[in-house]
Amino acid sequence: MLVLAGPIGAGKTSLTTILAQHLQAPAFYESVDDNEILPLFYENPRKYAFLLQIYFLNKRLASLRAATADPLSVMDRSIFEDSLLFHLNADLGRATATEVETYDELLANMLDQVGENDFQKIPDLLIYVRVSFQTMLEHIQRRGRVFEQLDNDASLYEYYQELNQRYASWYANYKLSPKIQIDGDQFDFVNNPADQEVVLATLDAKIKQIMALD
Ligand SMILES: Nc1ncnc2c1ncn2[C@@H]1O[C@H](COP(=O)(O)OP(=O)(O)OP(=O)(O)O)[C@@H](O)[C@H]1O
Ligand SMILES: Nc1nc(=O)c2ncn([C@H]3C[C@H](O)[C@@H](CO)O3)c2[nH]1
Repeated sequence: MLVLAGPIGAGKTSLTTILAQHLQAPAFYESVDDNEILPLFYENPRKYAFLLQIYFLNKRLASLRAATADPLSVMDRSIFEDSLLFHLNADLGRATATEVETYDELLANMLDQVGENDFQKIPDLLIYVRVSFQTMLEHIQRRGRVFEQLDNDASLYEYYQELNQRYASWYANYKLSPKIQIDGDQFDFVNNPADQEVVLATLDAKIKQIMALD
């Protein structure tokens, strides 16, 4: 299982599609457009942070189960980042200590109880799409999801900034599986075919390398 990681707007969904097509492998996406809680969360984070998190956890477990069937499955975001996002929200006062404890214990319990045959908990490769804060903002604006726009809510500026910083240290400390960083500032793998080719060649080489280690 190949898992794409990175902050909001980094390019995970785009690269998931490109890589899955390239590998002729199944892609698994986050529930965004059909997610009724997400707009409510952006409108009132204190009220909906915990519910949103439980929603994502539930969807994530279902995706992981489905993705386990194919070793080359490509997943848009990891279960570890859900937790990173929730802890950021908790630190901003959008979840109570009891909600944090409940979420952390539920996640740990669920992962503990999973047998090897149920689903794969740890990716074979984590692909981190790094973007500068400026690029992150440009991507979010270009994509244009209404509830994510700074024009509607200026406090999102600091939320995105803090998230981008936390991601950098999270990735630096990530040791659960092989990992690779793709620079989303340097490579426009969405619009520039030459950049896309470089990124896919880099990923092909890394995938080959980890498969040889098996
Ligand atoms: N490397 C890139 N260069 C230029 N534009 C990009 C790049 N990657 C993504 N984009 C554009 O940025 C926007 C956000 O990309 P995408 O939806 O793939 O991000 P994401 O990481 O999946 O975000 P989220 O965490 O919110 O799901 C899209 O409009 C996409 O076309
Ligand atoms: N609070 C919170 N916790 C999560 O686990 C989580 N996962 C995704 N998201 C938000 C970010 C994008 O707006 C949008 C698409 O990634 O959904 C989350 N928000």
